[in-house]
Amino acid sequence: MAKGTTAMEVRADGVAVITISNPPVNALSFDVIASLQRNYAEALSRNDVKAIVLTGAKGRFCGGFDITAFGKKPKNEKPGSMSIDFLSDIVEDARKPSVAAIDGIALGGGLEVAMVCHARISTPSAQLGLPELQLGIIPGLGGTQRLPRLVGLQKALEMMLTSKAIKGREAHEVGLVDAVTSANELVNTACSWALEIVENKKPWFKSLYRTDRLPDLVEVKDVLKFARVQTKKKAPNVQHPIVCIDVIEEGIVCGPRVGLMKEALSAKMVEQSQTSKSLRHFFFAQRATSKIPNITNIGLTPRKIKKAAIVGGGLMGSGIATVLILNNFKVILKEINEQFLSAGINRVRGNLQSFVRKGQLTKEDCERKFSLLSGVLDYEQFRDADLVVEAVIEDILLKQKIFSDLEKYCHHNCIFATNTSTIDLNLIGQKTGSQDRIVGAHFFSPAHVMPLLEIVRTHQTSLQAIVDLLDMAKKIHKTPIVAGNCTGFAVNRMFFPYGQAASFLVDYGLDVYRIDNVITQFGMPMGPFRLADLVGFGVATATRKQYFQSYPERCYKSMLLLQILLEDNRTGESSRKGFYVYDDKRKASQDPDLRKYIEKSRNMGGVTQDPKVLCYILLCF
Ligand SMILES: C[C@H](O)CC(=O)SCCNC(=O)CCNC(=O)[C@H](O)C(C)(C)COP(=O)(O)OP(=O)(O)OC[C@H]1O[C@@H](n2cnc3c(N)ncnc32)[C@H](O)[C@@H]1OP(=O)(O)O
Repeated sequence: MAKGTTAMEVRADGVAVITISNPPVNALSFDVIASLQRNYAEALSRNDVKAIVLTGAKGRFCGGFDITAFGKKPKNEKPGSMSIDFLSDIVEDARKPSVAAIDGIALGGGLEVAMVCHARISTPSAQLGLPELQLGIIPGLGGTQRLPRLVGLQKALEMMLTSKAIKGREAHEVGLVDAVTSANELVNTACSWALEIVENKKPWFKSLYRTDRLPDLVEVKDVLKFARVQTKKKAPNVQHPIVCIDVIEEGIVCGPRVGLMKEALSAKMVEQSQTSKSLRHFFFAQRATSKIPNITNIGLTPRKIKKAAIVGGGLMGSGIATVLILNNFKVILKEINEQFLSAGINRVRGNLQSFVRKGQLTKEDCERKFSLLSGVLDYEQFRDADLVVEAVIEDILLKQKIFSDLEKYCHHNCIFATNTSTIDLNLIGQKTGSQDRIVGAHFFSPAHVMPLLEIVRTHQTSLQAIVDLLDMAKKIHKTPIVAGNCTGFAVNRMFFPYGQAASFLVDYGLDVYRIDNVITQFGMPMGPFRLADLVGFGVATATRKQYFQSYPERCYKSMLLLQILLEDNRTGESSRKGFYVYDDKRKASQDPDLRKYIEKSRNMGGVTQDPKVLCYILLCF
């Protein structure tokens, strides 16, 4: 059966409207490409066709090349057959103009095809971008050559290297689209535009040959040099972003046709890399997490969450409040006194302001989102909340009391979620008659930044509550994973042995900072000790206690270092002293004093350093 197609309709005014149709995102499958080529051959040969408009079915232009088809291209396919022979030589060089009518998405190959057109009209909310790098590949249908020529080198680099899409209105401001209009007017506007090109009333641009937005060669070299340095700093172990920069450079220095050929050859090369295979696996794995047999396929419809309440305005609670209001949920934040409440609310404000500083939120939007938050000191306003997330300290008795109180105030369908990272959910709900609506919603710090959300289910949690939380996760742009109610759930279950291994290495003679350094060089954002500081030793010791109780035979017993540091009030970044010391701006520095704590921990643990073990470890490092 064909995987998608295109349909062509020739209108009375002489415009052939070609519509890409391959649900759900109108991806460019081999069948779609073949059909597109047939439609173009017909449109270009028919006398009654003056111009072509390319669009996508059901409000989505095109989500790019079909990611499931990578590695399945015919082995003897000539490099550049699609990007040069078809898109450049047939579509862009045609004697009939093409205009792209973009609604919804124009991503990857979708945007590349649109850039081949002689003009682009989009809706204000359409998302346009080249996100190929996040799949471990580079744009392969001319994107590396045309995007810099349309939006300038700096903006093109930013869009490709971050893989972030921009909205229609911004695309218009930067020159990627020629006009913005409503979805209802889109195709008609594009048809009129195309006819005006034919009548010479509008310019007939070929993006590939434009040079007016490119800087001079000296500046090009400087900009690309800076981009290479930044890229290597950010992701030292991946090659494809550098390959992408090289390809862009080739096109600017040697001309766009040479650039297209280098792009075709390089795209094929990086596509075969292990990085790309892994990142493509990751793309589908991320989507598979919200498809859970016997939960999401049994016809349950998620209930609407209009108002959420959070108990506890600490680091986690304020982060969770931030992510909810950022995604337009009404939120009430409860604390136990005015002082804690205003600290929590200020933290939320600070989080929002950091988005404003980074240019990800306007000041007006920041104020609008902030107005969705209200602070309270009692449960009165919880009566119409559809979801409560408890985010207080890891104290079983306190959590039990909170959930008993919630039962008295909240309506019967309200979901009771806990952000616990360690405590058995059955214990948390033990004092309630609401075990069916108790569920884990374990966010990761900082909750408004980290993409993961662990949804923890007990044997009693209703499937409806899980479906509701999965839906909320999608709405707040988190990747949900559903885990069972066991020690460490899923993430800490994997993470704890990693921390243990780090402690083991320190006991056997390795330097804390060297371990962190090796791990960051490997590509992790921070090492295990810097991370322990960030999370705080309170959480780390609570997790450790749980592990020792649940799996004594699997634990490395020594690990006294944390305890010794805690006894000296070194609790991590929050107290400005942990494995590192921190200045006012939370900048971490190594602390020579740490050595004495390590010595003490080794002595107390009775660790005898076996030279053979030490030698083996050092060789591994
Ligand atoms: C030659 C070129 O240079 C190379 C390329 O074009 S590579 C492809 C570049 N395009 C991309 O990276 C876009 C990837 N897709 C996305 O970012 C998002 O899916 C989207 C923004 C398009 C839509 O998001 P959203 O509405 O939340 O739906 P989402 O759940 O992600 O996707 C819907 C379905 O479409 C599939 N899908 C999305 N993009 C796809 C693509 N390009 N190819 C194949 N399948 C795709 C998803 O796997 C998912 O399938 P499922 O329902 O079976 O799980």
